[in-house]
Amino acid sequence: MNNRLLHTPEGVRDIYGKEYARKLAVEQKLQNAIHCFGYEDIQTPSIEFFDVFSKEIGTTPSKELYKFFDKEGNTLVLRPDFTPSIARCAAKYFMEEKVPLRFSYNGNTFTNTSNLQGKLKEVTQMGAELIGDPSVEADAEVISMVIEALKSTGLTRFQVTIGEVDYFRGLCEEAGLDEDTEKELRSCISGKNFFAAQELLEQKQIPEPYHSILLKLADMFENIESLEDAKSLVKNERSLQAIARLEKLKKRLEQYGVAEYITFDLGMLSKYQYYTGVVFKAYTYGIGDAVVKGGRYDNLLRKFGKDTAAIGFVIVIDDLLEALSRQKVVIDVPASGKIMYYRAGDETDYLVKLAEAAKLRKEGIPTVLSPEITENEEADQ
Ligand SMILES: N[C@@H](Cc1c[nH]c[nH+]1)C(=O)O
Repeated sequence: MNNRLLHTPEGVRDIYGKEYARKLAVEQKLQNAIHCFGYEDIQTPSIEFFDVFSKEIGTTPSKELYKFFDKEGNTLVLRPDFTPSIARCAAKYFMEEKVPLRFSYNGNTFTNTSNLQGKLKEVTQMGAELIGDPSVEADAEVISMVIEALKSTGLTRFQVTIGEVDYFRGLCEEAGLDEDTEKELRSCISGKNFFAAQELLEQKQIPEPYHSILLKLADMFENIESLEDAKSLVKNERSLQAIARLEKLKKRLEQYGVAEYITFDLGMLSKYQYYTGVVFKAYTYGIGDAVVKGGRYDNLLRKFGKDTAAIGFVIVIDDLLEALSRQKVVIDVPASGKIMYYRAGDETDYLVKLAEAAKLRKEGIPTVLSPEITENEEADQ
């Protein structure tokens, strides 16, 4: 038999039974937590025009997109990232809306990464976007929502690390880095690739103190975590304003009562270029990657014709489930239903059992109606 008939391609997988039940239960908890903040569900298609994820948007690189053509010759892609889709949708249907929009969503994203990375190519993400509110209070709302959502799943040991991309940008300007070097350095720092950053800074002959400060941003063990330290290292207005924003945010998060979950890392940058301010990631034990990623993207909606600020996040459900299972966090799943057996060929018995099954189902009790396996075996487990 053709092997491909039973197997899935690399990077995608089937989920069934208890594992799928756990996934649904966790999604439900997360969604309830997000709904508690008044976010409204929205669904966008899995397929979009290529332009929604083009280079100018600043999301997943083109070589990692699943691209194909429709019959009209349009180039389409499977969405790699929800944020541009939500931005497009908000611009299309809420162009004139002045009141902030709060959307939440759940679905799969697709990235055509190399097999060597061992990552899933199709992942389930649940996220939320707050569009039209540039304030620090909006940042605090979104970050505390992440914390409440994670707590609602039973996760206790996690940290949300917060950075500010303008700190890095201001520092690069102050150090006189050209745009290409800044981009290259950003990719070294976002991957915490210390040695590549070191090589680049040496090659470009970046003078002190910038050489050391920029290198420190790429250092996994010596991150710039204290806002005081971060402030003392720079002179430029852009970086100083970034720190001032984080100081205000810290205060707001304390007022939300979630300060214990927060740390800062000024070297935290994202590979996505649409971020303009506060960025954050949540980490927990049992999984190397961040289980939540998010940030402020105040210029993205303008590309779709609606000039408004926004901030949001996604929870990577598959990674969160992995972490929950490694941490042995118990997730209650609905009990399996009853089985109502009937004697095959016995019309009267069949009708009796059918009526009983219908009654139980009406009461909301999941019930399987099945022919008896052996003569004497009639159980209603
Ligand atoms: N879409 C981003 C997360 C995000 C949502 N909103 C803002 N940022 C990601 O996949 O990493």
